Amino acid sequence: MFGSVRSIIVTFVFCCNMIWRNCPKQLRRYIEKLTERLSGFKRLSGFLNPDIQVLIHEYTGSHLRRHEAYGLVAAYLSVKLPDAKRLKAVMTNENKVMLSMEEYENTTDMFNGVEVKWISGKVPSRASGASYYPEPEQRYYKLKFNECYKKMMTEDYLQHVLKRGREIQAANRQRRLYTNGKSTWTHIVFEHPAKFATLAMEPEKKEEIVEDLLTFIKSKDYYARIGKAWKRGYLLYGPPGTGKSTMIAAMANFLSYDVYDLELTSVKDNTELRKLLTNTTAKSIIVIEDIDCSLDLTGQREKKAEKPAEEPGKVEKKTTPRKEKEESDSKVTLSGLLNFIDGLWSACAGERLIVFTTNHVDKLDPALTRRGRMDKHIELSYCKYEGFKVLAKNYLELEAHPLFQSIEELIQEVEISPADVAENLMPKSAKDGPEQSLRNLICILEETKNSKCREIKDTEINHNAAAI
Ligand SMILES: Nc1ncnc2c1ncn2[C@@H]1O[C@H](COP(=O)(O)OP(=O)(O)OP(=O)(O)O)[C@@H](O)[C@H]1O
Ligand SMILES: [Mg+2]
Repeated sequence: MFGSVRSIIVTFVFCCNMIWRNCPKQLRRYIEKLTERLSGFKRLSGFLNPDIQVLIHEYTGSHLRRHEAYGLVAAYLSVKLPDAKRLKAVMTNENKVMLSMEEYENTTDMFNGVEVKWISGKVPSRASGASYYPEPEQRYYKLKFNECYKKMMTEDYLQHVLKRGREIQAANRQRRLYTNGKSTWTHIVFEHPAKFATLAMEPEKKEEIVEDLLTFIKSKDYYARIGKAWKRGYLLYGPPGTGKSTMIAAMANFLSYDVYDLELTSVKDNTELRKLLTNTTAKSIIVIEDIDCSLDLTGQREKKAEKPAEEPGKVEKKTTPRKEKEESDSKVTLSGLLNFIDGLWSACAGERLIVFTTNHVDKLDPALTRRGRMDKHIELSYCKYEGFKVLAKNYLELEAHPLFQSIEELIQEVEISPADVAENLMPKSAKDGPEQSLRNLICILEETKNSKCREIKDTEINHNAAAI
């Protein structure tokens, strides 16, 4: 008799389950909502619709590679811990604190009106059959949801978690400055304070660049649709000390990208160049500074004697040590570099910027500067009044001063780089106030103007003498 009662119950449950599975989704949701109100019925609903569990382990495979999804889930949950009582806190970049759940703690999340549960857990360390070393303990996150939402949760919700987790991770992550050593990258923490707001240049030009960057980062689908790799090339050119390197730092800070400072003179050949470039991560800026000086990319080394003599009267910065570098054995060629930028890079997922800088744009090979290769050419030029005002605000916290007028008149007549303006605005002694700094600048501007006048007069005299 007991056996027949049991088989009736089993048949009943089986039939209920079949009916439940085959009834329309809308009706199921309606019943679900109803069941939430009636907690007793909820149990029955749970009985009919068992929970599904998805485990996301910290490591994958036999080589114990860290599973990216685990980190992304941790980042996602760090801002979704309404129910968890036992939390762990770790320091991230910029003194932020990231929270996570302690082991065997749980929390809930809502997606499209459906509640899911996240539980953190740990598989203890255990002896491994094949290996001498025991398998280390393995943490995991367990996602639990009702079976009827399986499709929505495994497809839409998990995608949403990974995407949001990646965004949170990017915001918390310390950015890195990579430099190339012996065919590999080494990195340090990138903490340059440059911002677009503190960059001295015409406001319209600055806005245009910011707009361009914003359009680029939002254009993933567009690039995919037109079949182009998601990358953008910038060529920054202008005299020394006009802010090319500072702008790269401002770009990296604005986009929260890593910076790869590629020193071409230390790259042995095209193969090594490819290896280095394929080893860059998404969301990065690859920088090749002073491309005209570091290498003659047509295959022959640039001769120092070919460098144009500095124009007298110009306030120019001394050449950087990079430009004074001894010749190296590098066999990187222009075609090697361009082939990579145009071709292979398409295979590397994620967005990348490549930035070239030069002091002499006219000396570059046309193959490098033609439109379509370097998408945007940005000229950084001598400091004008608008630029001076930005620097005065940064360095002296001054937005207006009676001496500004003289500076406005003088700065129109001379060629002075923002670096030199900035240098003169810095207080020279502890007693110097902002006014003294402005006077220092006026002095330099007048000196530069006078030497330029003398120079023009001398050339006129020489010209007249030659004519006579
Ligand atoms: N446009 C600018 N706005 C704000 N600061 C600037 C600007 N240009 C230069 N500076 C200041 O001058 C210093 C040198 O500038 P930077 O190294 O960016 O010049 P550069 O154009 O890269 O020069 P080079 O051609 O010699 O590499 C920076 O540290 C910064 O403080
Ligand atoms: Mg520079």
